[in-house]
Amino acid sequence: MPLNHLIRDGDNPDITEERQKATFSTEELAIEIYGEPLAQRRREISAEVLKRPELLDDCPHVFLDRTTKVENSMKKTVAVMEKGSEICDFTSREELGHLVCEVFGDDGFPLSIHFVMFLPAIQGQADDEQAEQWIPRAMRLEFIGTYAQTELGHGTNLRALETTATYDKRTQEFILHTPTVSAYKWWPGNLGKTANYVIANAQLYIDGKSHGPHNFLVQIRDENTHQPMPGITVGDIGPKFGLNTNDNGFLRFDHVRIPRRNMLMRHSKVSADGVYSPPVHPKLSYGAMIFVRATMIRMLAHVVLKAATIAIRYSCVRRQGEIKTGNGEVKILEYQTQQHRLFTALARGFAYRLVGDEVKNLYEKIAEEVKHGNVEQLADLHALLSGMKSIVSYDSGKAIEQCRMACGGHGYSHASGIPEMYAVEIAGCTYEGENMVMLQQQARYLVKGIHRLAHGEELSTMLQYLANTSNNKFRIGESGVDLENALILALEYIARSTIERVTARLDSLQNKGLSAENAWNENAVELTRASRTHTRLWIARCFRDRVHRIENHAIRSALTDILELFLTYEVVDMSQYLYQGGYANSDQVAQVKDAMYKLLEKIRPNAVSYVDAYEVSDTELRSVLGRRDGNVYDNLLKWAKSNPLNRTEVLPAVEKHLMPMMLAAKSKL
Ligand SMILES: CCCCCCCCCC/C=C\CCCCCCCCCC(=O)SCCNC(=O)CCNC(=O)[C@H](O)C(C)(C)COP(=O)(O)OP(=O)(O)OC[C@H]1O[C@@H](n2cnc3c(N)ncnc32)[C@H](O)[C@@H]1OP(=O)(O)O
Ligand SMILES: Cc1cc2nc3c(=O)[nH]c(=O)nc-3n(C[C@H](O)[C@H](O)[C@H](O)COP(=O)(O)OP(=O)(O)OC[C@H]3O[C@@H](n4cnc5c(N)ncnc54)[C@H](O)[C@@H]3O)c2cc1C
Repeated sequence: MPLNHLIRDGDNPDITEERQKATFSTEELAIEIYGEPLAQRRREISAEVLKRPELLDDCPHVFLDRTTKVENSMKKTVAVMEKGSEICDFTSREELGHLVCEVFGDDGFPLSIHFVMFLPAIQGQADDEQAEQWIPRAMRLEFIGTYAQTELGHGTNLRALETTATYDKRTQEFILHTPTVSAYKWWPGNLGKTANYVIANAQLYIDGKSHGPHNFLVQIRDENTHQPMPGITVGDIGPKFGLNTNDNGFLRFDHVRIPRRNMLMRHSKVSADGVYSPPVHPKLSYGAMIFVRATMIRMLAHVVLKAATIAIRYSCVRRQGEIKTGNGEVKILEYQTQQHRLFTALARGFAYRLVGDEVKNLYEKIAEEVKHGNVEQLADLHALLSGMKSIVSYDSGKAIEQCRMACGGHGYSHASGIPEMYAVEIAGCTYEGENMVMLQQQARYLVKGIHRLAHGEELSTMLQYLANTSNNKFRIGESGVDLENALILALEYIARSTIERVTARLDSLQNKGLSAENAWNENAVELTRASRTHTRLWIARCFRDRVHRIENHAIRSALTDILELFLTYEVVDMSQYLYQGGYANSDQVAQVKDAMYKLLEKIRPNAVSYVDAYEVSDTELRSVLGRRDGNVYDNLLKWAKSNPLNRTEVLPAVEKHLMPMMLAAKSKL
């Protein structure tokens, strides 16, 4: 009885052979990842989608122009909303999220910002009466909302946003206004053509005094005609690197009046007579960003695991070159370089996915406390998420790009599905806070940690390793120290020494008279490095703890291989830091590399089963190379033939332009 539940007739024998080698049950690993009963529900949802043509694409969407893509996604949205409750439980974010992934892939769900930012912003920042007024209507989709914060001139520096919301005591209204071109709202997803309401982030003015950015609910399109409301100019910002089914938009307010109660008032309030009550924490109006930063980790991991699924399956059906002359062409996955590229991507995907669950749980716990006015842990959460969104978006992007290159020429084709995945994923380096900026947000917290330690103050759990100065020698290979522990301690050393070094430099420059701001900017690159090392340590520890909690022995053992590969790769990648301060020597680093290469060999027989267990359906994958059945070549040919350019043998454009040129050239002979 094969352990891999995906073995079926008609599959490419090269991929069936892979599935027969599995040392664990893919079904049990799927349950470990998704939990019961979600693992089963996901399969049922995938099977139901296949039975409903209105939820499926008529042709690969990369062949479509932008207007048709947008129309298709809107049509499918209606089908999901009308029939989706027959397929999945709409109250389950996981089930609905899975249905959305099946139907839309990565590129464009017209309600994504409605669900991912608009609703969470109301849930976290509206008072009870406002929530009662807005949430049921938004959930029923009587209107569609988005989150309009970024402006043409400013996205990062929120304190400099120019849109104003001026309170008029006489009418008890706010007047929303866009004073300059650079104050146009720019980028919000689904703003261009879809949304009728926005949560607009604007500088609050009362009696000429500014109180900083606050959030306001503003209607921008009529609920019946969808025409822009008076005073509103709105449109789509044009094609982008990716996410082209999404209508990211621009928006201008021309003295638009909204009722006083349209300011979100759970945390900050303005009374009818214009008295302002500040929030318990000045950054509570940034809550929707915190939510997305927490949620996006799993979304980004999902894209890495999809790319790894494609590249690993393809590498088992693609044969090219011989390892031993005369023994025949091998599957390209036999090459160590291929394994190194792909299994490290796989390991990052699993690490980020499982750690993403922990981040989500931590977020939910702290968000609940914040909702009740307890902001004690907000700084810890903000620092952690700032680092996590940066590391996971960037390192996932690198992993996806490796998966694409590992597919050779076919990886560059949209038939692989990977170019679009990369384009969507890599946007995560920019949205929700540009990575360099967010790494520096976390660095502030780390530097403060070193200062607190110097003053004998208590450190948060996340930073306690900074006090472990006795960890000053690499313990790999020592008796009583297993590989995992030695590697985690090495990562602790890397993070601690990097943070200590940059803090010492900052302090010394300031002691020499440099201003704090200038000293900071002179160390900004090193500060981002410190932040990276800290976050990579946090991920490693959290991944290890998650794997250690697994009760099923075979699954724990399978994920231990992935964990150890992840740890060895991280240590090798940052090994230059180990030499500083004499923590390790080159022989010890070579030992880590050897361990890593052994792990590649160990993982090799299970490679297809790991990605099978992540269970992304062919519908969602939208990849000819990554097909579950491994029948790649016939389907590549079919895919190319279905390309609209091949509808006619001779293109009208060739007849019109090239043929006359060639005929004219001949007539000159
Ligand atoms: C039923 C539901 C079904 C759902 C199904 C849905 C399925 C969906 C599938 C969808 C598929 C695909 C979707 C694709 C999704 C794409 C989503 C894209 C969304 C993108 C949205 C956006 O980008 S919104 C805009 C985001 N903008 C930013 O992030 C701006 C970045 N800038 C900032 O955050 C800040 O300005 C700053 C942090 C950089 C600086 O702020 P500021 O100048 O105000 O502060 P200081 O630097 O002076 O810091 C002062 C102190 O404040 C601390 N601080 C800062 N921010 C915070 C915070 N947020 N929380 C807590 N504390 C904070 C800072 O640390 C300083 O502290 P001290 O050092 O102690 O002084
Ligand atoms: C796909 C996508 C979807 C988006 N969706 C939304 C949305 O729904 N709603 C919304 O409101 N916004 C949205 N945005 C906007 C997004 O949040 C911003 O683009 C992002 O926050 C970066 O801000 P910026 O564009 O102003 O970049 P800039 O701040 O101009 O960054 C440019 C460069 O300057 C550097 N830089 C800037 N400030 C500093 C600093 N203090 N220190 C060091 N370096 C600095 C950056 O590191 C970067 O290298 C979206 C963007 C994208 C790409």
